[in-house]
Formats: sequence, C-alpha cells, structure tokens
Amino acid sequence: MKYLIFDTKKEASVESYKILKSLIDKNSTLGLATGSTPTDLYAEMIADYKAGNFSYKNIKSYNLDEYVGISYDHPESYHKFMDTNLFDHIDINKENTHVPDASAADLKLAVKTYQEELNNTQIDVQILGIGGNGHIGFNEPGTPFDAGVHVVDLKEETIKANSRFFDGDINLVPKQAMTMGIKDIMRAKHIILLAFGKEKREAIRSLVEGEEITENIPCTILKNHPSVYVLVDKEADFK
Ligand SMILES: N[C@@H]1[C@@H](O)[C@H](O)[C@@H](COP(=O)(O)O)O[C@@H]1O
Repeated sequence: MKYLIFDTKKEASVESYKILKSLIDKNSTLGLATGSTPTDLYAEMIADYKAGNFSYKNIKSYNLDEYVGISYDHPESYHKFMDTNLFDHIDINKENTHVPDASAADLKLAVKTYQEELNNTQIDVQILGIGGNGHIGFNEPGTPFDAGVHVVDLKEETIKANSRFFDGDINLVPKQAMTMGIKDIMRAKHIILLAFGKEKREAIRSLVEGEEITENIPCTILKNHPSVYVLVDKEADFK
C-alpha cells in the first residue's frame, strides 16, 4: 500500500489524477465513487479532457452505489451526481456508464443484473472515498467480506453524516442503498482511496497503521489488496 499525505484536498486530487492516468489507457474500465471526496479528482479529469489530453470515448465506468428511494433527478442521487460532476463534461458514452439501478421496480432483479455486469467485467482502477466508520461504497461495518452487490440498511451514523447533503435533515436522507460488495471492490486491479478531513482520521489509521483486518471496519480488507494508493490531506492523516 502506498500512503501519501498532502497539505490540501486539491493537491492530493491532482496527484491522484496523475496516478490514475499512469494506470489506465483509452480502453480502460473505471470504478467510480460519489460524495464530496472525489470532486476535485473529477475536476482534474475534466480539465485534462478539455485540454485535449485524454478521451473517454472508449472508457467504461461502474459506480459503487446509489440510494434507494430517491429519483435519479434528485440533485443528491448518485446518477445526478455523476452527470453533474463528471459525465456531462467529458466525451464518455453514457451507454458505457453504469450506476446501480436502485430505483428499479424489481430491486432484486436490479441487484442480480448489476452483479452479472460486474462479474463480466474487469475494473482497472477503482476510486474510493471512505466513511468515518470505515465503510467503502455503502458496505457498512459488519458486512461480510465475501458480499457481492446488495441492498443495505444504512447505519445511523452514515445517515447523520450524509444529512449534510440533505439540508442537514436526517429525515430526508434515504435509509437504504444498493452497493457493490467488498468482493466486487477487491476484484479491481488497482484502488485509489482518497480521504479528507478529520472525520476520516480513525478510519485511515485502521487502514494504514492498524494490524487487524475486521468486518467491523470494512476498509481494513484493503490491506489484502495488491495495489492500493491511499491519498489524504493532513487532517485525515493520523500521525
Ligand atoms: N456511499 C458514500 C461513499 O461511497 C463515500 O465514500 C463516503 C464518504 O462521503 P464523502 O466523500 O462525502 O465524505 O460516504 C458515502 O456514504
């Protein structure tokens, strides 16, 4: 695991884009994340595309997760997030982008379909943020490491943490989500995990410094992955 510390989110994001670019080519498959963490990385991707240095024409993408129970037009849905923060600004073919279909009438079928799609692909680089409780994607503490795509009841602390996107009102935060499983994340060839702010410090400590690999802190499984880059700002650094 490579652990890199930067003064700011911006500097870490610039470096994360350099790493990403060194790991992919124009035909790669990306695993993408949402939340406040990857926004500056996406801004770097957009800027480099606009400068004519990279094309997404043949790139495929698979997103980690999506809320259950809000429409894809909702500004905080992960479908909308991806359009607003990345897809609408690059030349990716929307048909090559995949975000879990968590509003499907038949959610069971949607889970099965996404699992099949993931099983039939190889993600080259998976971008990850991290929850304060160590969740990756929406794999909350206690999720079995061998879980695949599933629907999850969000933990109280996650609903609280994510209420910042819903006018600070926990009643507006969806209570469930559909997420890739830990097993799916671990299949990626390379992983770039970003973490900013002191709320992430303990999770980063468990990942980088702690010895224990435990389902109670989902991110600790990444210790077993052969190619992980962890980039943090100084607030998320535990030293
Ligand atoms: N499901 C997402 C995760 O994929 C994300 O990594 C994490 C951190 O969010 P943020 O980047 O906004 O701090 O929590 C959310 O609940």
